[in-house]
Amino acid sequence: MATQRLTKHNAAMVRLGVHTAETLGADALLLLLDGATDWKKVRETANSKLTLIVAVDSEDDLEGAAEAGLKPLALNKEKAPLLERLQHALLEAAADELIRPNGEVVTVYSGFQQGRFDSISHMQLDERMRRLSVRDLQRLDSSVPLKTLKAVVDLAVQIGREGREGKPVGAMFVVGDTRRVLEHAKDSGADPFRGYNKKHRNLMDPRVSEDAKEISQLDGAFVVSADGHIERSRQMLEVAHEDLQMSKGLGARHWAGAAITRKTKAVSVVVSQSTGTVRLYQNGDLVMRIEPMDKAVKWQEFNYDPPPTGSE
Ligand SMILES: Nc1ncnc2c1ncn2[C@@H]1O[C@H](COP(=O)(O)OP(=O)(O)OP(=O)(O)O)[C@@H](O)[C@H]1O
Repeated sequence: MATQRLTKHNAAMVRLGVHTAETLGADALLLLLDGATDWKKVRETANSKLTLIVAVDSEDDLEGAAEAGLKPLALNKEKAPLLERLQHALLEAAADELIRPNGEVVTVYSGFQQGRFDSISHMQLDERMRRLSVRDLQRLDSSVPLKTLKAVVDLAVQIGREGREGKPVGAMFVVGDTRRVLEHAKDSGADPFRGYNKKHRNLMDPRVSEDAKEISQLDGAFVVSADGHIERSRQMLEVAHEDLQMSKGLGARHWAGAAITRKTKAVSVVVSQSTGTVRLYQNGDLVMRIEPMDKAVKWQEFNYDPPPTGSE
């Protein structure tokens, strides 16, 4: 388990962060840490009514944080560059409604040296940012558990935002009512997930979702069970869709994604390759649309190079 000590220096940076957030009227203070720490001591050090969000890479490192009155966030982004971790933390915080989509947040983090807070940023989230909230998903009233839907939508949003190897990538996930969905599906090529143990097909596992991102470059849809397992990948759906109302400009992937939800009780989550937009369909209708997130947070003013290491 990784740790980050709450040294005198780190504690002073936390207090500075609190002071900055209170002075500027920010929604919350976000601490981006490199591991677990003494969560109770963090709360005492901050000594403030502010919402205190603590973000680390692994769920295990967050033990005791909620009990200490902090808002824990697991990023599952080990080894990702700092900016990506920061951005992800903000998006997750907005998704959990800890900060408003157009809110302000002060972040304290280690920009230069692991384990040592050295940077404080005051960030304003763009009002165009519209992150899926759990309430949005609850409105869908689907037989698919919320936890699964959230995992699939998170993955879809990441695919739409990140693409693969510098290129935009599209994808489709058909979630729930697997048996009936498979009646309308055919392999479009060798399925890399076929034959894998169930444990290695669970989309809640970050390693599995990384594999899914790779496979999304190939043709076809993922068929996902209601409990979040990839049952098949690379599936071409064969469904008639004459009576569907669709926006102009959407092609075969979106048509098929919508049509399968008319024939079955599944929810489909479709990422457009051309725009990165994620659409959710249910009963043949578009029920939710999520724009790519990276347009939402402004990072342009935030580019910097760390100082050179060495003694010169
Ligand atoms: N019936 C289908 N079942 C599963 N996947 C499909 C189906 N039809 C198309 N696709 C996938 O969608 C890809 C893109 O198709 P197309 O460009 O027509 O879709 P689109 O809806 O315009 O989506 P995008 O915005 O991503 O381009 C195909 O290469 C294929 O991988």
